[in-house]
Amino acid sequence: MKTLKVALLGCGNVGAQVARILLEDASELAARAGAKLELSGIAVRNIEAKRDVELPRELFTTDALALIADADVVIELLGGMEPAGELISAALASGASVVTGNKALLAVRGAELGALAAANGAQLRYEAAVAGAIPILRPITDSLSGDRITKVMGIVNGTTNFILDAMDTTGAQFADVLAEAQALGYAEADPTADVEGHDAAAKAAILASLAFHTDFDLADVHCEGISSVSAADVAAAADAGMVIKLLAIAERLEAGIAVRVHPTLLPRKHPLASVHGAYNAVFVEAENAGELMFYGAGAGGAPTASAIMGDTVAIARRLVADAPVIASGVRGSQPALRFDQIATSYWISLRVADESGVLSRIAALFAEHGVSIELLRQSVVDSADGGSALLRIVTHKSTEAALAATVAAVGKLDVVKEVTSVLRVEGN
Ligand SMILES: NC(=O)C1=CN([C@@H]2O[C@H](COP(=O)(O)OP(=O)(O)OC[C@H]3O[C@@H](n4cnc5c(N)ncnc54)[C@H](O)[C@@H]3O)[C@@H](O)[C@H]2O)C=CC1
Ligand SMILES: N[C@@H](CC=O)C(=O)O
Ligand code: NA
Repeated sequence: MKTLKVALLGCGNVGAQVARILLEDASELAARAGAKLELSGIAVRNIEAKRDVELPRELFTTDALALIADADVVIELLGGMEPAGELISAALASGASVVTGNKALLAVRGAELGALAAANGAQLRYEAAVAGAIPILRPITDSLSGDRITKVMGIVNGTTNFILDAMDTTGAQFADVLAEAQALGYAEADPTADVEGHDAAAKAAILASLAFHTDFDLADVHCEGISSVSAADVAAAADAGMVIKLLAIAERLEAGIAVRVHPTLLPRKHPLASVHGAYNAVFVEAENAGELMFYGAGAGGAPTASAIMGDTVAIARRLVADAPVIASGVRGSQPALRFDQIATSYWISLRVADESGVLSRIAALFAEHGVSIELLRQSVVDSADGGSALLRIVTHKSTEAALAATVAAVGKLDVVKEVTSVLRVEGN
């Protein structure tokens, strides 16, 4: 199997997670990519700095250019305009492919770097740059390439959503919440980029460029941040059944494409209103597909690293002739569980005789089968039926096998008139 040398530039929140995944999941990644992805080195400013992940010291170097010269794939996670721009250019010019999450750079120099990649037969991929872990750029460029997109609208900045959400739900102060977002690794090195909307504007420019097949840059985006949103605004919105979200909107109007970022009032019933914390969500409207919504973690080290790794594997697949066409593995490489091995939580409704001792007999049968009860409620007494009680039981997680045996045993009790329903519960 071919080996591809992967050079990592930067070992901060995202870079450290990318290094961890490359080392921990090496064999799985090789199987998916059709090539070994060898982490050839990590360019940092200070080799001795303390990092989130323990990594072999010999991987670190301060010579980014030397690392790039020897690489097939370069992952840029330094952030900022320079030296990121210069290093990405050097990589592409040498024919190496590049993965980056650097929306600030791409929103200004994306077209130029894309052209440089094309001229050198290199790939430039940047799924992580917009909405972190959420696959949004590839759906727009690949899955929807046979449709005509009319509007893209979303929450694309985790830090500001985290702040606005905390102000809305807990009445927290702006400054305290910002510090928390920084500590959690969501904020940019200079959080002004988040708070003033510049980060969302960069993402809006990238989204608009891909959705509307035209190069838009930061200067084309009207941008207002959330620094002027007060606690009183948030409270007044809540009073009116609304919530304030920082939205990035790119839409096709009769005269052209409008791209904007600003705090926006949304009715609470709108799906974007229920996007909490650092989560992101992007609505896409296309002429034939209609409305689509993409939701997930928009920021954070590991989620963003997921998108970086997806792009790295995609690059590798195109670089090696014998790459697997489909990402799935060999049948049998993972056990396929039988249904009775699955554990879930259940909701069981029973019609029982309304007499003393019934509940304890039923509860004892559940205990005997190792199915633990989370909630037991006697909801209605039906006197027309010779005195029936309707019982609703919600269980903790147990296996299908244990549940089936429990329900069968309970159904045989003389005091149980009917097992009226057994439903499985998710998301509780
Ligand atoms: N953190 C997140 O949630 C997300 C980040 N991104 C993007 O990913 C990139 C990296 O973000 P983070 O890891 O959060 O930033 P970070 O600030 O945690 O890490 C960047 C690292 O690069 C190092 N660095 C900067 N200049 C350098 C140089 N010249 N030579 C060597 N090392 C240098 C810094 O010391 C730092 O350790 C940025 O472009 C950011 O916009 C994208 C999506 C989400
Ligand atoms: N600072 C950004 C990180 C991801 O792009 C954010 O808060 O969304
Ligand atoms: Na993404």
